[in-house]
Amino acid sequence: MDDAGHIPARVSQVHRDRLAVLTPDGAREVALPNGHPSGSFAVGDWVLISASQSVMQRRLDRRSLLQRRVHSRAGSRNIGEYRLIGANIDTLFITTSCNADFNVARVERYLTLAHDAGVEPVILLTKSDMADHPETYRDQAQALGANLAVVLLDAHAPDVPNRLARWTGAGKTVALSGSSGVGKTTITNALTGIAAATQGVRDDDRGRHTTTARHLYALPTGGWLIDTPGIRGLGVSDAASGIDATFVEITSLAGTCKFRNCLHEGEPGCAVQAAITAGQIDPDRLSRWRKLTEEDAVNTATSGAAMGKGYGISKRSKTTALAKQDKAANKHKKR
Ligand SMILES: Nc1nc2c(ncn2[C@@H]2O[C@H](COP(=O)(O)OP(=O)(O)OP(=O)(O)O)[C@@H](O)[C@H]2O)c(=O)[nH]1
Ligand SMILES: [Zn+2]
Repeated sequence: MDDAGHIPARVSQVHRDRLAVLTPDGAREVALPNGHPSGSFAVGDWVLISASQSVMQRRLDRRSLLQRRVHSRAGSRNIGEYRLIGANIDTLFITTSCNADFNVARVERYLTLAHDAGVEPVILLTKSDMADHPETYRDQAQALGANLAVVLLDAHAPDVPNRLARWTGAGKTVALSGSSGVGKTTITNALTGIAAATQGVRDDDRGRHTTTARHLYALPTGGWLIDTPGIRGLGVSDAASGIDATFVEITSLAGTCKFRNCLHEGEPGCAVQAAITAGQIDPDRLSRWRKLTEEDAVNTATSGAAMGKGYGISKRSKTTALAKQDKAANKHKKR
């Protein structure tokens, strides 16, 4: 296609029939040509728009895509469809606070989501100023990965932009995730320098500001921020590689168990159980790994390959294509 005269723009909000985009000249709204459902676009997508700046021409290839599966029941069938969280993201800020919101199993689900999409996870622990012993939260988070970045924050403190500068530099995109009330809006305000109450935020029944829509902001640093509404019930599906990366101390050992299909449940020669006995692996991590792995297997089976995970980038179709190539190559050899 001839892209001459078209202007790159970044999707800041997805509406039912149009996209809000940011261009070098400022914010615009562009129409979608027929045959482009808005559900196939994610906040953070790069698109080309017409020189008149009123119509979307085409979406550029994605570097990464964060998505989650939402379940609904249709009769006896468990239907899963993918919700796009954001595209072209470098870092996922997993936000939780130093209080009852903190839950390692939930953090592990977010880690799986990030690893599965090839996005670097960073754990932000807010409300450090309200906790008697914030370090205990940091230590529990750090135990989830030696190389994992964990940041203790008072989201109201003036040093927030500096503390997060490593991930918000020019050209970098971060997505902010976490439950409702953990401080996402407060962090967004700190990073953008604007009160987000004016955009993408409304008051809920109790008069609190609640993030209602995904929104992309251009930061004064030259980076980008995607704010996501609180996600409830983050299910995993087709995320085996994300789980492997999240529980690397377990999955890296699995290959050394005596039996290839070892379930690490007490089989002889199990390297994982040996590491637990030696105090090198936390048995709770093994239980949570097992739970996520089982859930992933069930959901992956019910979703089937055709449900369309990876709109735009499909791991599965890539793998299938490679497998087919291999088969073809082997056939060729035999002849
Ligand atoms: N003391 C303290 N209060 C905080 C901190 N972070 C957030 N808060 C307060 O916690 C409440 C919720 O913060 P928000 O930033 O609105 O949370 P949110 O994650 O955007 O919530 P949703 O919009 O519902 O998704 C507000 O009253 C904030 O002022 C923090 O680090 N320390
Ligand atoms: Zn084993």
